[in-house]
Amino acid sequence: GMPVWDVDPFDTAILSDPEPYYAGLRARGPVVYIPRWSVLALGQYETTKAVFSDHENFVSSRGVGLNDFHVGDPWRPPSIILEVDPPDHTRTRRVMSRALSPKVVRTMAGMFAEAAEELVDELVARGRIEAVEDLAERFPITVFPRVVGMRDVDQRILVDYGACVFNSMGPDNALRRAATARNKEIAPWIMAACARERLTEDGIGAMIYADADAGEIGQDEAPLLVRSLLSAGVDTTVTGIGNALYCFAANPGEWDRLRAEPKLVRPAIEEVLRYTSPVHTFGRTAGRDCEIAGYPVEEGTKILCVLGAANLDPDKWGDADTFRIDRRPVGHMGFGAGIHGCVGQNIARGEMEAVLTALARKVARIEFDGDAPWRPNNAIHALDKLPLKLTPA
Ligand code: HEM
Ligand SMILES: O=C(O)c1ccc(C2CC2)cc1
Repeated sequence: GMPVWDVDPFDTAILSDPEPYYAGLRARGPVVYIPRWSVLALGQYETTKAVFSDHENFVSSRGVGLNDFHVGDPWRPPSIILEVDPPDHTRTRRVMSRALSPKVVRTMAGMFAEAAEELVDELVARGRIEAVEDLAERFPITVFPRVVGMRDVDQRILVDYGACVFNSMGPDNALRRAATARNKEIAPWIMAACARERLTEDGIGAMIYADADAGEIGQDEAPLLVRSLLSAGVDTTVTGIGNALYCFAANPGEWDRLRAEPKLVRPAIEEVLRYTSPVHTFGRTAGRDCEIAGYPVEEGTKILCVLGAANLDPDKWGDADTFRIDRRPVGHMGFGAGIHGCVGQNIARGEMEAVLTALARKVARIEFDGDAPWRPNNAIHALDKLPLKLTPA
């Protein structure tokens, strides 16, 4: 029968240091039953990618966390892009893809570069920084509200809301309960911030409302799509930037390599995403009786797609535990896969490229300057603190 593992993937010790759990999951087989939360867990690259991309058998409309929307009440009105299946998904995805297209994102490159240059100059002058707050959080909350076109921004709420969204993807543990409580305070501000009158005419928020005017989506759907931008567009890039700095502090030879060959910044970003999986675990629900790797799976079964484990699978990557910026990890699961694959990936790449390019020109060495603990979260793999010493070039 199917392997069974009496482990809690959302235990804070495992969330802070997941690699041994990832290895244990891959070693037990392509699909493992975890009684603690009555879920199936996938850690091997091939199976994880296959299931995460198979929206016919494994649906998102019953939630991408561990609560089944057909059972309990969702913690918030479900996302009309992330937590829906075709055909509902098709329209909202088309609107979001247009607002976040490479063409639109290219218009932001100048603003990203300028903001990165200014921030990096300030931090290099300071020399010793706490890079989560001073850089990883600060850069996205400087540029993303402008991208969306937000008139007035409560920056703390913007960063905290992401933690709520991602902890709510987990099982009913302490992290999710704390997030749900915090979300009750935050949600009113977030929903108000998505209203048309709160948005400038030149941001991507306004593009979404223009598509509603054009009848592409309903007028009531536009604020929910803007909410998706705020839910997915801040905490993820904060994590991507923080994780990049961590990778380079831990691999100084790769930092020297990037400074010598700045064109490697794009493959370097993909390797950071593969190596650290900012979004480490996401769920699906079997929409009908089906099978995974030859095992029968009943309709309604919750499935954990452990992207972090798939991105470190040696059967796929060979020397998976080595951080190598020239690897070019095509097919990594950092942005998901299939029809729900990250629609904001061009913005994510643009932000990370601007920060890493400015740093590579101005900083000769990035060194740890104290402990860098990971912050337990049910779906995000991010640092809690990252004290760094920056040596000017
Ligand atoms: C390093 C940064 C990021 C990472 C690691 C990331 C990761 C992901 C992943 C894994 C998914 C797939 C979820 C699923 O299939 O259930 C996804 C979807 C999504 N992402 Fe990103 N993301 C990032 C940045 C962004 C940004 C900046 C935005 C908005 C500007 C964004 C908006 C979205 C949206 C709206 C979806 C849902 C797409 C759909 O369901 O069709 N993400 N992202
Ligand atoms: O539509 C949303 O609210 C949404 C929330 C979180 C994500 C994660 C995967 C990046 C994506 C979309």
